[in-house]
Amino acid sequence: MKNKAPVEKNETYDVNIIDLTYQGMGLAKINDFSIFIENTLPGEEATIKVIKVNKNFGFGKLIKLIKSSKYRVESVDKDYTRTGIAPLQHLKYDAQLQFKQNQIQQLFDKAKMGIKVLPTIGMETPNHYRNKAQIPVKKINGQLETGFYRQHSHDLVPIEDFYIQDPEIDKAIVVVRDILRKYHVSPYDEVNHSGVIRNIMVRRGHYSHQIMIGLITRTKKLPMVDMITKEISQSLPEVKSIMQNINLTDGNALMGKKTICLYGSSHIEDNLLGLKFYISLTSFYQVNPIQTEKLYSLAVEKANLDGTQNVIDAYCGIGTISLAMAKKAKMVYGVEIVKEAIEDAKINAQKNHINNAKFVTGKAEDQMEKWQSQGLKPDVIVVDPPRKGLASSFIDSAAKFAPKRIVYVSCNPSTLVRDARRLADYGYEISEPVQPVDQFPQTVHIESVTVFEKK
Ligand SMILES: C[S@@+](CC[C@H](N)C(=O)[O-])C[C@H]1O[C@@H](n2cnc3c(N)ncnc32)[C@H](O)[C@@H]1O
Repeated sequence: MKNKAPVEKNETYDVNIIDLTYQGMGLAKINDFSIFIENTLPGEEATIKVIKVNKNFGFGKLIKLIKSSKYRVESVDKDYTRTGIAPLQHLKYDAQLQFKQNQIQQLFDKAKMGIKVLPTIGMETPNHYRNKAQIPVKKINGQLETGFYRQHSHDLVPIEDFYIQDPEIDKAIVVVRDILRKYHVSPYDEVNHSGVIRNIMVRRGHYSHQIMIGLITRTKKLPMVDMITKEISQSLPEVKSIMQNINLTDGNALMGKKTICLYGSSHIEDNLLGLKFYISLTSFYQVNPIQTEKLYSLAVEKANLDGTQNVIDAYCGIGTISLAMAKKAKMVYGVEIVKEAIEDAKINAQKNHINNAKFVTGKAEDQMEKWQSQGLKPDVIVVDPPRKGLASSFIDSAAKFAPKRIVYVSCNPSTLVRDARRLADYGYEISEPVQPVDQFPQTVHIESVTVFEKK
């Protein structure tokens, strides 16, 4: 017989919050039934209203705090951003760092792997850090608006200060928004698949201050394109590049396949760890430049290079980690799935006069087999995969190479732990404590560096 949930929609309860989930929601139990509530913290007592009931758990909405946590930030004036781009904004920064360390520790403990996780390396000023914005555009009250989508929805909340982005990026978005309004460019309507402009992307070099504007359109043509690009470049002197990406699809994919340069160069430049990087619109580039330098320095240190080793940098993007390692390696081999990123990586090697790095476009899991058949013998493999982690075929090939070390830069602790277990099957053990680095303050995202050695 189907068990009935002990709560019903629209009921109110006074509850104790006992935990904070990896998604940043407070957890309360009512007769052993889990209820997840946004904007609540462990140790708090709250009056909540049940808003959704599933078979095994439900969701509640905070009505009133009866007792507040000492870790709650009371004086945040932009509470609305918490519902979209800064979901941990109500938690003190020190507690955010602890939360991230605990998340990884708990996952390793659950897997009974006996691994220690170190305190998270944080930022001195944990806001206004993002060097890139991808801003949805929508018509609201007859007007083109820019803002953020409220969590788990496509409700656009208009906003000008995004709190976690470089303030110069925020200013650029407002300028571009006003120019698009002036020339009556219609915002994309996802229901009818009509309108022109879907998203505005802005990237700004942390050191170079060069700005790239990306206009993502549903249509091949952007009306009044010459007037628009002229006005953007005149209003924003830091703009070195205006790109149009055409996304004809009616799905949620952010970018389409075709990108056109409308103004200036098709790249901007920035620096990391004293190296120059060329960055194109569609290439991955870490969003928190201050923390990225700490992260990459750590990855280089953990690779333990003395100039005699061959290194594979899988999932290499525009070659940032590869080139940082090349200074201390015999040879670095990078592989990446995005063709434009590999083109950037090759230019980046030249720009930095680095001759001991080779880059190839492809799936990391496929390229590993090709390198094997070519007789490559890596001493160290560095991996920095997307959130889904390593393909199991990648792990099989990596183990066949039998490198001394694998340095794993992870943006998702769940897949890190899964992959650590698979690597353990091949005799790779985590040889030192896992080091989290906070790349994404005010959010629940967690980055870390882990070293595996062959026993
Ligand atoms: C987290 S990013 C890391 C990039 C780079 N290491 C950096 O820090 O800038 C992951 C990269 O993996 C690439 N990627 C995703 N799936 C891949 C695959 N199967 N094979 C190779 N690269 C892949 C993405 O395009 C992205 O550039």
